[in-house]
Amino acid sequence: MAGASVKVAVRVRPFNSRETGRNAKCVIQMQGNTTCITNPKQPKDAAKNFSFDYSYWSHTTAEEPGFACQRQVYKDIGEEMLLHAFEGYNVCIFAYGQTGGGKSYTMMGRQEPGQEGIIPQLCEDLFQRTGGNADPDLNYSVEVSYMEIYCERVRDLLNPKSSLTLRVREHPILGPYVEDLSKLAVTGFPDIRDLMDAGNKARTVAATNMNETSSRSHAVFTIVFTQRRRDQMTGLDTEKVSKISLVDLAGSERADSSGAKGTRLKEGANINKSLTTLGKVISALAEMQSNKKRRSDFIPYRDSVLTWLLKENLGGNSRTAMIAALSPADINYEETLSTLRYADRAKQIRCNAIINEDPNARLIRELKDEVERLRSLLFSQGLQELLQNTMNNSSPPAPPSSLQQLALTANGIAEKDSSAPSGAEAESASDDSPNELMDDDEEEPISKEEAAERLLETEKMIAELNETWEEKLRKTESIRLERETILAEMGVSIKEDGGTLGVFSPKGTPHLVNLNEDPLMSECLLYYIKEGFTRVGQQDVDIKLSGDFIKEIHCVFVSENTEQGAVVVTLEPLIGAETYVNGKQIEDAVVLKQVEDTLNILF
Ligand SMILES: Nc1ncnc2c1ncn2[C@@H]1O[C@H](COP(=O)(O)OP(=O)(O)OP(=O)(O)O)[C@@H](O)[C@H]1O
Repeated sequence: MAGASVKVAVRVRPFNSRETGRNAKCVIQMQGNTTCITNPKQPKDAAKNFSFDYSYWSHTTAEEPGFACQRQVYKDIGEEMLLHAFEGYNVCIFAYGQTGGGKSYTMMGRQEPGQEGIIPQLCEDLFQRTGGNADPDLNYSVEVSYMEIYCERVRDLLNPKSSLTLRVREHPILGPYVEDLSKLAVTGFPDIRDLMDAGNKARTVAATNMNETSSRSHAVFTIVFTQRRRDQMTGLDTEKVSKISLVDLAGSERADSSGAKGTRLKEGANINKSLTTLGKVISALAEMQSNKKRRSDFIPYRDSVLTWLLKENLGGNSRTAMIAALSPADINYEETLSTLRYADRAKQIRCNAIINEDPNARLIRELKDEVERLRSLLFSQGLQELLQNTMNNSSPPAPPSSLQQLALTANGIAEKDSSAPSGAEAESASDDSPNELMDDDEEEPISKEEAAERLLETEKMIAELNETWEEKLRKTESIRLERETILAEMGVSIKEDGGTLGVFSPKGTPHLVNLNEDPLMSECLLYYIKEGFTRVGQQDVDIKLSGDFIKEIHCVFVSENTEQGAVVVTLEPLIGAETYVNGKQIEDAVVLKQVEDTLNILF
């Protein structure tokens, strides 16, 4: 299936209670695959029409004719992509749209029956299909990673030990990748569901620690699905490997429309760096289709971490679908129109997907060649003493300190650029170095530090590729145990009620956590807090427990109330509005701190 277009769907959600409360008008209509938007300020003007592969009407209730439920969206898009994965193609589904548009609902959904999003449904379907395998010569394996890109930095959501930012690098053979991102082996749907939950919780905890909401980060859930077939005649294995990338993008609203100031504006700019670049990449790819002369090296993939990592999924070796999540409300008209235009451009992108047959065998071969090449490069420069301990490249490397030292120097150079995705650019940055080595196969000379670093990196990759399934499972289990220990040490537990994630501290440190994913759209900001007296505004409030040792504090408007033991602290919405605490207007960015301080007084 060469040159297939990106599948594009749009989906409109129901009004949220705030919109209902404000008598919002619906500006979206759908007929068949066509989506139509009316300008609420000029209702007499002709409505704008857009046609997509799918236009999903999820604005009303399931009983209404034409309503698109979670299952329907999965059946049309998720299942098709899963079948492509079985064929051996890389696949990608990404959700785009403004905060509160319904991206997470579409991708992850809720845990109630019938409310699960594409990701859990696809995972369940994957294991249902592989579970039915009766062919003794056919073997499936599934590995999962889950990362978050926040302000151009990558965080591993499955490995609690790697709290630091991971480096985005480029390998000459593998292309862009995230160094040390854990890839965990899973054997059934419950395993993958647990990892999904753990990752979502890590996302909430991390966002919380930064007084942030996860709507500001991009979440990338990746499944590496391998099908191995043994040929009885020859005793040889053949493999098909598919990478399934499921991406929940950060809210697409522009910084100015969210009224962000100060730190938040800066963060917004960084988040938007990935989104803006995604927009530029999509536009450039669309233009490349209409103007065949344009060269693909013109596409600015390298300008952001997101586009660099999703390079293959955007116009490369992948079957890709995009779902644009739309708000129905008149107040969001401008954002919704811009989302529709974005989606409209994405329709023009074509991807040249190929079946990934035996990529691992080929990769190992190519990586071993690369190791040989780098070794002879270093050898030719009289650096053989560095290489003495790295002769066996099929086992994890035990490098001599001098080689590691040299590599670390290169690392240090690259580290400065670690937030920039352009690993190759970073690697060629030391062209003038007196240490540079001339490499016959390379256009650019590389320094001995870089050669040493690349050698270690390549050997690590070979070791990973050679890991047995049992070794992978052991590693996964030890990371799971670490995850549990670390969470327990932090005193953070997770409460799930009807799919809402909560974080609370059983150890008793004052703990206030913003759990709300959607500061722009929803009714309130939700906090959890311990039992006891607290001062809210001018008033001491006794928080009583009802069986549990946490209570919810809803921050809604500027006044104070007590409702059956729960406290309603009153604040204007955090973003895009003036905020008052104790009658004093304060900047958005310090609101949480102020509230926290106020509430901490008696804890
Ligand atoms: N199709 C739908 N049906 C019912 N509820 C929906 C639908 N889409 C979204 N919602 C609800 O609307 C709210 C906002 O949706 P969601 O959190 O998915 O938005 P989002 O685009 O992911 O926002 P963010 O950028 O903050 O992640 C949630 O409460 C969600 O459950």
